[in-house]
Amino acid sequence: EVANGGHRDLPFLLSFKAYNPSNVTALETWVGPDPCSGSWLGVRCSRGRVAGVFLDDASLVGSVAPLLGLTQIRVLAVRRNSLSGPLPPLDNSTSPRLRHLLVSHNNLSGGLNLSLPSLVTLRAEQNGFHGGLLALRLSMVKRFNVSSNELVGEIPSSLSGFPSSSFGSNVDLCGKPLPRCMHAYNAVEDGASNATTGVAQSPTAATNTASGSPSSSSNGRFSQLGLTALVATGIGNAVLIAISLAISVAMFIYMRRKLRPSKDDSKSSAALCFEEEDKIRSGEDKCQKSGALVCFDGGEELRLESLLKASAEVLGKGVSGSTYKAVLEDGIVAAVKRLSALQFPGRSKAFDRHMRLVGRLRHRHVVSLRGYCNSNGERLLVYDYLPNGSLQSLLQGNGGGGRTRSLDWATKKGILFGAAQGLNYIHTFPARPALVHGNVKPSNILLDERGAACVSECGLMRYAASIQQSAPQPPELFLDRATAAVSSRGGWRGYAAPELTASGARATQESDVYSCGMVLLAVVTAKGAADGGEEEGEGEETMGMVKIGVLCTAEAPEERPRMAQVLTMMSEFM
Ligand SMILES: Nc1ncnc2c1ncn2[C@@H]1O[C@H](COP(=O)(O)OP(=O)(O)OP(=O)(O)O)[C@@H](O)[C@H]1O
Repeated sequence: EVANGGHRDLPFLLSFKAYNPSNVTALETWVGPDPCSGSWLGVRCSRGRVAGVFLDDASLVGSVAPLLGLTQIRVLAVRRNSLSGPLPPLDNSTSPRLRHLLVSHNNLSGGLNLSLPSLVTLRAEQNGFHGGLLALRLSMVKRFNVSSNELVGEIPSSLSGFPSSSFGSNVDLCGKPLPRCMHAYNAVEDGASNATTGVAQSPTAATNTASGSPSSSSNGRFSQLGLTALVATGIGNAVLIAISLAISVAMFIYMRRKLRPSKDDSKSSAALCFEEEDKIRSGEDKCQKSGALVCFDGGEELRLESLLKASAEVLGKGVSGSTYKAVLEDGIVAAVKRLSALQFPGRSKAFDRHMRLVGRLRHRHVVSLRGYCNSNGERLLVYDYLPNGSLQSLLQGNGGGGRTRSLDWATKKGILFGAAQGLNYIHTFPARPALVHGNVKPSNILLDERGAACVSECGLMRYAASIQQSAPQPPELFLDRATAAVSSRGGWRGYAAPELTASGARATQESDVYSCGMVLLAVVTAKGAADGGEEEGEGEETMGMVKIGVLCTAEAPEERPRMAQVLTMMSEFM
């Protein structure tokens, strides 16, 4: 961590500090040559490098850019400050490890030019960002909010699965989930914003233009409404800043007392995630003894105490435990599975090893495990919360999240192909022994913000005391074409492979393929939106898919295809 006689991260931190007046309480502690000494408030380190800066509500001013020069940073949380200036363009070369960028409620401006495929959280609301969203490349982002900025143009389809509250109160954003773009035009390039062409106007702006309103500027960029909103936001911000400054001062006096590190004061729990990760890597296993939350990539901001304090809503109970939707501080939402003590008694090193392996799985079609806790008989697994329900709820006719989603043929294929890709990723993940899911069924196939299917709960059942594989489901799921295939092969067995009924039998990749085949048959033959009128080519494709399902559900495990082959066969219909 030391280069040319100094800590490598020191210049960036000091340059950030230099923007601020000397009386900013948090930064008063930023003295000495080693930011990882433990005495720098808000700085978290991993392996001797700065991995997180947590300075929410710290009365900060100046540019945030120096902090984004920290090449090993994973979490930057500087919400509710008075930072200004633009965010520098970020990509994998500048910020390879950045997972959470939380800069909301500041005075930041300029364009959003972020190409970070591994970013999990972007909270940029309540700033002055302008330009379009087309320079955002965030393929893995799970938490996203750019509301209350000055953004314009069309919302890219990659982000259209987020709710309208993620985009609201901007100058001129349009397209799903906001109202449709009415009129395409070429935005005038804004040097600071990197705005791109091909953006469009909202219905409001289009009306102004059509009526020849004097407020409609020649390039159509800002509607009068937008300008009024800007002025109002400016005044509002000034009042808010004054109030928040007063509150921040009071809070910081309190926080300093509470958080100032001392020799006997164990470090703030926010630090746990980084520390625990270091211990895991170095082979120590102290996390069990300390009862801490073990955090994985993208879960760095999780804290056990906020998890325990979170408001929780039961999502459902299965044989392995109960799953809750937990709303943490700052509105972060997670799905927390509390494993049944009956089914998962005692501590098991093998279970811990497995969880750490599962914590490394990162794929568009696999639900990410962000952390877990295994202490004092309590086992909590923290997953990304997927708001659109499960395949099970779709098959039962409700779309999850209070929404209805039609099961047309394209949707069915998309879900099956996505789930198959997720399962193939699990099967081919470099691990010894190779990973097995062990409980592929519709309630373990969830739908993310964008409606993509994601496989959940990899390998959990293997560690359960006495759970029989998936309980049988109502046979009416299997209709018409597949009924014959299923019943002629020995009757209904739910989603589990026949060989698993033998006592002591263990799930294998072959039994996963069987379950995948059963899911495929269930989906293909489920009643859908297109019933009563098939789409072109659907009949042929349906038969093709049924054939794949029948191959996967071969009685003898060795006759079943590998997941990679299933994918190749399916891709013919995609
Ligand atoms: N990450 C998640 N995001 C949103 N909903 C979830 C998540 N994980 C599980 N759920 C939902 O919570 C409910 C309960 O899930 P849980 O996994 O506890 O039980 P199950 O899948 O029905 O049974 P099992 O114990 O066999 O896994 C299901 O409806 C599931 O769709």
